[in-house]
Amino acid sequence: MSRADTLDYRPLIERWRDSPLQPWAAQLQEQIAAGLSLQRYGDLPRWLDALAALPDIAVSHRVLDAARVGADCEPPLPEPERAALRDTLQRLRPWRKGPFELFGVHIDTEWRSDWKWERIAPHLDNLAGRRVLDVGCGSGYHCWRMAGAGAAEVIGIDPTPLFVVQFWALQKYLQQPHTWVLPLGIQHVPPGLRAFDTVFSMGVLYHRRSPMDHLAELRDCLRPGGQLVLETLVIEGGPGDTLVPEGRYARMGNVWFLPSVDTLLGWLRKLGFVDASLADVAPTTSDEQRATDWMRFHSLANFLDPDDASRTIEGHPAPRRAVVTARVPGQ
Ligand SMILES: Nc1ncnc2c1ncn2[C@@H]1O[C@H](C[S@+](CC[C@H]([NH3+])C(=O)[O-])CC(=O)[O-])[C@@H](O)[C@H]1O
Repeated sequence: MSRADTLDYRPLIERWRDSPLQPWAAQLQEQIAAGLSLQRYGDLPRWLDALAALPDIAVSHRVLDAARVGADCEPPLPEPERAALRDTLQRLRPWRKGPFELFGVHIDTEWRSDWKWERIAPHLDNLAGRRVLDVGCGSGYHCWRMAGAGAAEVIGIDPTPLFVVQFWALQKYLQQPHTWVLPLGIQHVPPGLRAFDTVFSMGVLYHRRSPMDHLAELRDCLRPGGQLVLETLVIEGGPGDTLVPEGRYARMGNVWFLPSVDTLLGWLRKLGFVDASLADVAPTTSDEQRATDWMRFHSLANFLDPDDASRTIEGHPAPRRAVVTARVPGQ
């Protein structure tokens, strides 16, 4: 048994037996082994060691809401143990999506992902009792918020193994048996599942070389009547306007299509979505995305033109993100 097997997905595979997700369950063990391959991901043993070094703590209280996502114990953790927990969690840097609060340790992530959740939350179908998919979920910050909003099953997928290990570090204490993060990309989801009530794709579309294929894949994950919640970088402009940066965009190498909001809504309608509408559009600020003690690399402020914050360092329009929602027709 390799150490990656300590991330135990068997209860999920068992749960999906004889469900609409059975076709996925049948491939999952193999996909997970590839997504957590020790040969492929040389840093994985180091992260798994950090995970194994996390102390067992009896949790007295868990919170998954706007105030915080985290866990407490009673009596509070003494300072030396808190410092040790902090050091172990720091071995899983960089922490990008959060924040989290574990026994007095504040994981101050690069992103205030809670701000994004506040923007999308008013536009969501009631999540109570729903089965939801979060594509490109990172450490799973929004997955925990979906669980906190009452979702019956939350499946996050992300192909970056560090984020998956971060999820397991949190899961050790948050203990939400129906919340999972799988080490997979959207391309690994079997086509045509039509099994999820709500599908989220946030911060992923611009990383996909074919945005129409990405939207079609998301559509085919949804049951008839299900809701898509899509968040992506957009440009200002009208129908048909799209930026395809030739080189990097805000120092990111794998950025493909940045549509205007009208273009994006048109793409959704063309693919058969109904009720496509804009929920929110806002520039990304360096209060929301910034370097911290938990993510010590460069962040947004370093990716903008130092003389003109409305431009990226490459001269493109600065990041602006839209949230749109749409629905698959039917019941
Ligand atoms: N093919 C793929 N399939 C699925 N995920 C992918 C793929 N390729 C990369 N990713 C993952 O998509 C995530 C994009 S971040 C958004 C996080 C969260 N949703 C957020 O909205 O805060 C972008 C941002 O910073 O906004 C990363 O975690 C990648 O590993």
